[in-house]
Amino acid sequence: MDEVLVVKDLHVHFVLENMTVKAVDGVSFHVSEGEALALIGESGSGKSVLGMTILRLLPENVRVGGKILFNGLNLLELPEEGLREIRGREIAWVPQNPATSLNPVLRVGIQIAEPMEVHMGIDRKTAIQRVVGLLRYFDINPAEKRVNQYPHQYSGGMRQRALVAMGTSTQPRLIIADEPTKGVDVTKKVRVAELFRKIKKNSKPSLLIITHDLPFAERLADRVAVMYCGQIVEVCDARTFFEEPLHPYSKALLNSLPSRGLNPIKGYSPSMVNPPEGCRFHPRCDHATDKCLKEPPFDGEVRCWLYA
Ligand SMILES: Nc1ncnc2c1ncn2[C@@H]1O[C@H](COP(=O)(O)OP(=O)(O)OP(=O)(O)O)[C@@H](O)[C@H]1O
Ligand code: NI
Repeated sequence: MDEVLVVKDLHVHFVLENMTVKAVDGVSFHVSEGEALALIGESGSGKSVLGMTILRLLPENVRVGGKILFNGLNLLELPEEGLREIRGREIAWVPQNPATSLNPVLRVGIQIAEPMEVHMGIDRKTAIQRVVGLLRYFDINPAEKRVNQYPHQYSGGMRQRALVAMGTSTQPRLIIADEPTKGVDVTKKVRVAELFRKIKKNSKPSLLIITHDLPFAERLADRVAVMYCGQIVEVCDARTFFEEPLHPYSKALLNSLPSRGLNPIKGYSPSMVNPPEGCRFHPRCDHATDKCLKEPPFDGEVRCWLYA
């Protein structure tokens, strides 16, 4: 299968006055055509920063190293103008927070229509007609009425779906969604997953889904990449991950699920300024040996000395 997105040895460091936050520290992975990859891991592990780096949505004080190839094109070397073309048209970003990502004083229909007008050269009237179809597709009904309403007239779930509609209206080849189930109540989460499955089935984009919602990842993902302290510690197909993950951190993450006993992971998330020596997970790992304390494990499918 063709690899739509290839990330190679990516480093994203925030340089602050007296310290450097190594938010992403040597990450490599790929997403194939039509595939959904879930990027999971605890809060603060660097998932959003990784996603934002792909679209260069980061502040000035950032240092980025490595490569991000989109259909072979290194996005990190692309001039801003070229990137603007790709952003919104070929790569969509579905942001984390519907409350702040929709403009409260603009009708939702116009906001969803805009990327189609800007990137596809479609006129306003035609775009709005398409939006009505999209609203129906995303179950925002009655669509003819909803298209003229403002965000505050939508329920939370509808706003969430409107954001997905906005991000995907131009039929992008890659969709990066940051925590699409955040703040969505349990019953509606299933619906968000169904929505993404529908998009996946119909327009076959590649999906990079950033989430710490493991049941959501299980419903949607073909493969899973587990992030810990700025690094990917395990990449495998979704079924393997949910049935027999290898990395001790992956196992601990699964065991912390309510459906699997709600066992919290012992200890704390490590510092990204001074990460632990050796394996970054060793202070919390029951299997840590002397070697794990001193030498970082290789960056392979499983970043762990148990499987070296
Ligand atoms: N602009 C910034 N300047 C300095 N540090 C930052 C900046 N943005 C993010 N960070 C740091 O980068 C680290 C990774 O943050 P990130 O938001 O990617 O985590 P995450 O895995 O997405 O967490 P969550 O699941 O809570 O969204 C955090 O330690 C955060 O404090
Ligand atoms: Ni995040």
